[in-house]
Amino acid sequence: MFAKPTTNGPVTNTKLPGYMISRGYQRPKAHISDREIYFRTSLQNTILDVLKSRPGWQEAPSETEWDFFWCDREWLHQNYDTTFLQENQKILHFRNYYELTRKNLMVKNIKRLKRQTEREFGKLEGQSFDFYPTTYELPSEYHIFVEEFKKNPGIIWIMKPAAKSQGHGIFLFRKLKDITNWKKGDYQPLADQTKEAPELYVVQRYISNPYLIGGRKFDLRVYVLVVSYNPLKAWLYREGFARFSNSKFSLDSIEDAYIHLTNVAVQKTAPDYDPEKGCKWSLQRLRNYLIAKHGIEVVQKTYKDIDNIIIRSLQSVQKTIINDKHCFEMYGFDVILDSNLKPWLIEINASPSLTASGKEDYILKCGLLNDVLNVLDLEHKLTGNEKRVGGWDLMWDDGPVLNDDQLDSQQSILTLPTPNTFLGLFISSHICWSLLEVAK
Ligand SMILES: Nc1ncnc2c1ncn2[C@@H]1O[C@H](COP(=O)(O)OP(=O)(O)OP(=O)(O)O)[C@@H](O)[C@H]1O
Repeated sequence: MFAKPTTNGPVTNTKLPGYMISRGYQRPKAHISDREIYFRTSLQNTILDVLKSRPGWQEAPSETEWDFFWCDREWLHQNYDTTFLQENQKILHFRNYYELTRKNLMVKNIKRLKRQTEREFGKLEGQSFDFYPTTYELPSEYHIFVEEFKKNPGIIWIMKPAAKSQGHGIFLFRKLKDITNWKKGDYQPLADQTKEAPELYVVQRYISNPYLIGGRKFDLRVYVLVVSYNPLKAWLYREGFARFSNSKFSLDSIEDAYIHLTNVAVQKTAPDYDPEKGCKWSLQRLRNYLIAKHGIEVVQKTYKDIDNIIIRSLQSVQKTIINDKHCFEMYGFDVILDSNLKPWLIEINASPSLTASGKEDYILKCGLLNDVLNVLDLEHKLTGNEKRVGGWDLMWDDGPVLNDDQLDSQQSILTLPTPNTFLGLFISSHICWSLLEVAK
């Protein structure tokens, strides 16, 4: 077990600016595996429970003396650039994590990689990026949006603030005049003439034919762990959940958030929300339901497409994200299935909610977080060659990852694949394997 550290006396003067504190901190001489691991977190939910109950881990004795920090984004913005991280320190978030998680930047990055792929590999290859609904940034792309709007009369659009969450500021509309108020608010100079930048929004084609279960719309929350962007190394979690809306789907009342927005933060405020029943299904339950209804091949294709969404999205920021060996990211991908079972990427969250909405949710999140810590391996228990750690499957390690069973059966077609066939092969075998696991 871990012995108590022999400290050289960390600097604890919290009045000093962050960078001075960090530079003043002397790492205890004892090797990390010879002593307890010091954690820090600003969150009070499941992550704190998991960290507190992890054998050999204890709360950091000071703000600067930590090995593992589940930090919030505000801390990152204020301190990262002036903090010198020690060899063994691990911290949540890459410096410019928002490249993938701000709605406008996510779309910009994906569009850019699509264009580049089309140039290098042709239009057909570019189609593998057609997984997000048509999106424009406002106000900058307002005029292009208006052209697109006029070409598609009668369709429904959804307006979303680029950097907000939990459904704040979101609304649906059919007519341009419905966004006049928003436009006015953002374009007209304030009375006192201060030049505050208008709030950025994205306007997105609304998926008006969602796949329904029991008449209700849902979206999927899929967890992905990135431990390096260069080379790209990503893990996919086997469990996650589907979040249902509380009210039956209808396009008659597009102003009703309880019908159209599936975020738990919105749904739990519904007057008839039942906290006991909640509004979630596990991904496993959903997979079983879909397989029973549509057969394994159809569902396999859907899951193959979800894998494609994840890999393409990560690749779209691979050269943009500032890679740092101290950083990791646990993303929550939000995906909606349409009535043809085609998955659409709605959003990627860098801080997916870790607050449990019930007992099952608590178990899922504690398992998920413990498995994150197992992958990060501050205790040095892994060999580094693992393809599965707890519920995490290694899905990309500077290229697609196949497990040993898949390699045996696929070896012959693995000879010099093109980027597309290689990705396709990886995705189908990965999904087949996940489905077989479910069927067990
Ligand atoms: N293009 C779309 N088509 C259909 N439904 C959508 C679309 N975009 C968003 N939604 C619905 O609105 C909800 C909220 O959207 P989104 O996740 O983009 O916003 P958010 O406020 O950032 O949410 P979160 O709290 O999950 O970060 C989604 O869960 C989904 O149900």
